[in-house]
Amino acid sequence: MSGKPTVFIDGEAGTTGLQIRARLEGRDDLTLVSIAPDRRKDPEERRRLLNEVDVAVLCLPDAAAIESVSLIRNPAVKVLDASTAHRTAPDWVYGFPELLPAQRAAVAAASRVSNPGCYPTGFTALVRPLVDTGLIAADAALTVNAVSGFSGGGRQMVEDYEAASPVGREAAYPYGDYALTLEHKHLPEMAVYGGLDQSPLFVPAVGHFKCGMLVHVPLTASLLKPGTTAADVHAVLAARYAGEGFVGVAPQDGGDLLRDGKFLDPRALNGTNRIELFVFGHQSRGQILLAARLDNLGKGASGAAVQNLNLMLGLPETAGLETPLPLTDTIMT
Ligand SMILES: NC(=O)C1=CN([C@@H]2O[C@H](COP(=O)(O)OP(=O)(O)OC[C@H]3O[C@@H](n4cnc5c(N)ncnc54)[C@H](OP(=O)(O)O)[C@@H]3O)[C@@H](O)[C@H]2O)C=CC1
Ligand SMILES: CC(=O)N[C@@H](CCC(=O)OP(=O)(O)O)C(=O)O
Repeated sequence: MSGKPTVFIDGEAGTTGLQIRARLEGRDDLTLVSIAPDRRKDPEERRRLLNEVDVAVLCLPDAAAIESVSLIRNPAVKVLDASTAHRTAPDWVYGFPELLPAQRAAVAAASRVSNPGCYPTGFTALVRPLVDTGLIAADAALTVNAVSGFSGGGRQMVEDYEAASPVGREAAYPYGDYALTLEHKHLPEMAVYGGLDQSPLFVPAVGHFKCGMLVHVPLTASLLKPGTTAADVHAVLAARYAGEGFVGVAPQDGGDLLRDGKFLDPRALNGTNRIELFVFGHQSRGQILLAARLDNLGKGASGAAVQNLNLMLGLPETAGLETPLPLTDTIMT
């Protein structure tokens, strides 16, 4: 690579693409290559740009992401795909540098990196260290309950929710569960990178706020190695993520990270690339609740993409991520 590395975001006008752009604009260690707005779906123009940059970042629906990869003929082009299309493909590296001890180096060396899903980021961060240390068995039948801001549904859902006024939005779109067929596109990566033999039972929900996410994994005693306490679980997570700038393990039972000492606010990390992990417990019943908090468009999408891009380009991992994006109403409400 000579000179500044070049980056093209295919899908830069979408929800995830726009935020990656916002995080890269103004950086002087790389050059962003843009497509003319009226040609953004023109395969020939996309082919030209996809083949001339150092890294192509795909922020597209799955089918379009697969098409983009097929358009790339230049073997020097690296690809970072934010879609679900390649997350469990064997020849792609999963872009969660903190998840496993060797993952950061694998991302840095890869030419094909898949950016993790927002819900799986929370789930795997909580569960994988516990499976690796034997506190949860690989064949455990886990449950995940989660809530996302409506930006998780992409441009269409954002437009639907924002057509209602902030006051009317809550009435038009009350909090609601979905994926009630118990199928969801994130199940394969949850199982594979959670280190599990089977998919968890996953019940996601959408709130009437734009960004922010909570992912909950309740653990009854039967799901844990006998005698495991909340303190044991907390110690494993704290040890695994010690020294990680973007992954924080909250004090046991939440400490002052709970609003008013009792509420876990899904929006608290909005605009950042951080994820916080929580362990709550009831000792005599042996019950534990794991929770992860992140910005679904931050560590759940565009923040993680910028972190992976930095690694793929050999740039400082935190570049462009040191300060939160401004908390305008487009991010918070
Ligand atoms: N939103 C989130 O929280 C997260 C999203 N992702 C993933 O990122 C990807 C993008 O999602 P998101 O940003 O939310 O989706 P959006 O719908 O907001 O954006 C997708 C963009 O791709 C454009 N597009 C669609 N088809 C083509 C095509 N054939 N060629 C060029 N551009 C095309 C769309 O244009 P138009 O709108 O005009 O059709 C739109 O601008 C998805 O795969 C999603 O799974 C990943 C993590 C989290
Ligand atoms: C609220 C909502 O609809 N969320 C989306 C997930 C967000 C997303 O697009 O997921 P990826 O991270 O895999 O791209 C969904 O459940 O399908």
